[in-house]
Amino acid sequence: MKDILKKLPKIELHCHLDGSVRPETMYELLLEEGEDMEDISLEQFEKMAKVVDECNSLVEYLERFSYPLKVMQRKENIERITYELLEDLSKQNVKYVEIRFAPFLFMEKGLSFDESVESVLKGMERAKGDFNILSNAILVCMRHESVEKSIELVEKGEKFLGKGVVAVDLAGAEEGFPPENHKEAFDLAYKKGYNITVHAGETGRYENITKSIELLHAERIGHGIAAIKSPEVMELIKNKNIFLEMCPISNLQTKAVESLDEYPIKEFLDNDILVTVNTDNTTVSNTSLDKEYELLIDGLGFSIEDIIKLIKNSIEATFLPKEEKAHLKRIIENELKNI
Ligand SMILES: O=c1[nH]cnc2c1ncn2[C@@H]1O[C@H](CO)[C@@H](O)[C@H]1O
Ligand SMILES: [Zn+2]
Repeated sequence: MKDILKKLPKIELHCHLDGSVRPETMYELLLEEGEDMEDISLEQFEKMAKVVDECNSLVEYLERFSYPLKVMQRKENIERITYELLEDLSKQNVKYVEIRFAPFLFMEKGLSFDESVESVLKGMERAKGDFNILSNAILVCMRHESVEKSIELVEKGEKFLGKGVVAVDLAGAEEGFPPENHKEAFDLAYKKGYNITVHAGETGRYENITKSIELLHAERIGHGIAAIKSPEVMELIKNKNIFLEMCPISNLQTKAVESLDEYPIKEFLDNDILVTVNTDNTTVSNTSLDKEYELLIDGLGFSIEDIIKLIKNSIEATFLPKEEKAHLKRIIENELKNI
């Protein structure tokens, strides 16, 4: 079974760049930055950078991002981190990935908005040549920031639209920061032709899913697990053909669900909801698409056919233009024939 999983052609749609930095690269770059790491071995550091044991909430989970962000303030580091992530994904036969990041988080030591976006795009371009992996970027607005900041992101990001950037997202701690706070920015993004995905219903609030669809124009929802609590929200997701970007291991770590038995993925699929499965953060969550699929197979009784169905949903859910989506579909279907 593991061998088949390895061989499957895959698509990753929900992957944060800052949560997916190789630990050894982070360690090396932290030393370069003059961070006091003297008493910390690489092995110990890995445990600090990943969620390995105790994590009680999304807020605790998000604390892990302070390490990568320390080293993502230089152009060359951002490009390298992007390139390395794509190298790692290509080894798992990921054919296409949408990588998300919040440009403002890379601008604490003087980088401009353009420099931070361009560094990611450069890493993506180089990886495409070297590893034959396709990718696009999603720009992330942070919920705790002001709507003005989100508007600035939408305006400044516009020149990259269709040139490596395909969409905007809203992420960060959900509690206390409702989606409507950012409505003006997402109205603008919609008008400018961005695709839109929003983290919602990750920590219990199903009304945030409705608001993200109706007020923020979301076509995809990050996580969305709280939908299970409301038949109306399930109906809305289904009727509007909204794709869910589910991330099982992350959801267990943030205690979005108490145990795998409570994970509503089967119910969603049985209700014809368009589910995709993703990693969220390969390093912070210490995961990979193979591990996510394995969990569904071992823990929830999924078959390889079920996994292939998820991958096919991911093809449809990509924010690729029509022709490129058709091209990706051909690549995936060709490989599936030989499995
Ligand atoms: O699962 C998640 N839910 C909400 N926010 C997240 C999650 N994973 C990462 N980030 C947030 O998104 C920022 C940009 O990539 C990260 O810095 C982190 O704060
Ligand atoms: Zn996320």
